[in-house]
Amino acid sequence: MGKAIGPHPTRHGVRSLIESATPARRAAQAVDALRHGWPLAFANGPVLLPVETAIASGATASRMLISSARAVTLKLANQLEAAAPHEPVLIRGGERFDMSAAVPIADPALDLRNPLKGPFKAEAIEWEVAAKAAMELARIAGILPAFMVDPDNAGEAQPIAASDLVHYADAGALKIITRARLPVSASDTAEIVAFRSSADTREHVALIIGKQRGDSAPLVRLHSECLTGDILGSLKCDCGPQLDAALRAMADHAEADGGWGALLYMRQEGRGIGLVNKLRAYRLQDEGFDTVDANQRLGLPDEARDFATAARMLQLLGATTIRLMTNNPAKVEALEQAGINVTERVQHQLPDNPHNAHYLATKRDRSGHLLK
Ligand SMILES: Nc1nc2c(ncn2[C@@H]2O[C@H](COP(=O)(O)OP(=O)(O)OP(=O)(O)O)[C@@H](O)[C@H]2O)c(=O)[nH]1
Ligand SMILES: [Zn+2]
Repeated sequence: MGKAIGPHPTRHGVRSLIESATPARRAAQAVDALRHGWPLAFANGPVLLPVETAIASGATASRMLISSARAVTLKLANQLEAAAPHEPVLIRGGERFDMSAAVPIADPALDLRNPLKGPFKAEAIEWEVAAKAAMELARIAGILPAFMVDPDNAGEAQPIAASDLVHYADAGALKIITRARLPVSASDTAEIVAFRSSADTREHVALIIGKQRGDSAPLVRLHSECLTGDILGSLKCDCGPQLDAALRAMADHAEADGGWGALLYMRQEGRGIGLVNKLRAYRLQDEGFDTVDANQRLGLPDEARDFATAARMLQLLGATTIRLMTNNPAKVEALEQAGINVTERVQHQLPDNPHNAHYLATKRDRSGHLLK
């Protein structure tokens, strides 16, 4: 662990903290720090203050770290030889950035209101690994991927090493915590199973419908959380109808054929970018960007889900040979790569509506979904 010590070993006691915490603990504390608006102190890298959440309102910095998509919008494309494509970009302004200058640089939703203040200059990054880890941590924390670099007046920083991140995503740490009978409208004999991990504290659940049998492959639906669609009945996506139809299909299968089904409800909102960033993407969609471009314009991946965790849930349930309800071949591939045998892809297409027709067409044309 001593190897993880950064270039400033005496800085605010960073040495002792980085040596005393485990990598998984540092990763979890870093995600937490970003949500709270506290800076991160990267081993072999700078101190980075998350612009969106920063509580240090008096912080200033001569440089900022932003996504390459954001750099393109800021008209830095011609200077991007300083940075590799799709990699984070380090920018320097004419004057130091304070919060009022940094926020419109961070947030594409403000572009229509704020004429962008330049000129900015892109600089080469000497700590690429830390820069990429910072972008990934911002995605996990559900905040905008934009940071002040080595700011003044930023407050105490949380130590982190880029290599800590793999421990956060460790699907092997997931365990079944409890199970309970849960009568639902599709089936009054359903059972809910709750999962937790000591690394990533989001709680996933599975709903088992019908009687689990070792001799028949269950019908499985891997559903990613969509608060707007699942709970509020949003018409912008197909999540709510897909959720209901999956449970009904499993109940029919149990009743008619004595089969069984498992719905995995994964807490990875917005294909892994979080609720607030998904709503930011919706604003951009109202400006004319499609679902893929909107994510990318925010500097976030258009697909960031963790299918290894879904595979681990299936393994813990004893369901390693399955029939998967999906239109997305990438889900089948990801589960198979993680050791699940998918014997059949069961089409799961619901009727569209005027609000989600374009979204579904984009999934078909740009994301490889097999939709008719
Ligand atoms: N970022 C983003 N996420 C969205 C948008 N619309 C829906 N989602 C999220 O997409 C996820 C739903 O995807 P799923 O239906 O599980 O999966 P899929 O990849 O569409 O494939 P299927 O299995 O065929 O439905 C949920 O986490 C939603 O919150 C959007 O416009 N932007
Ligand atoms: Zn949805």
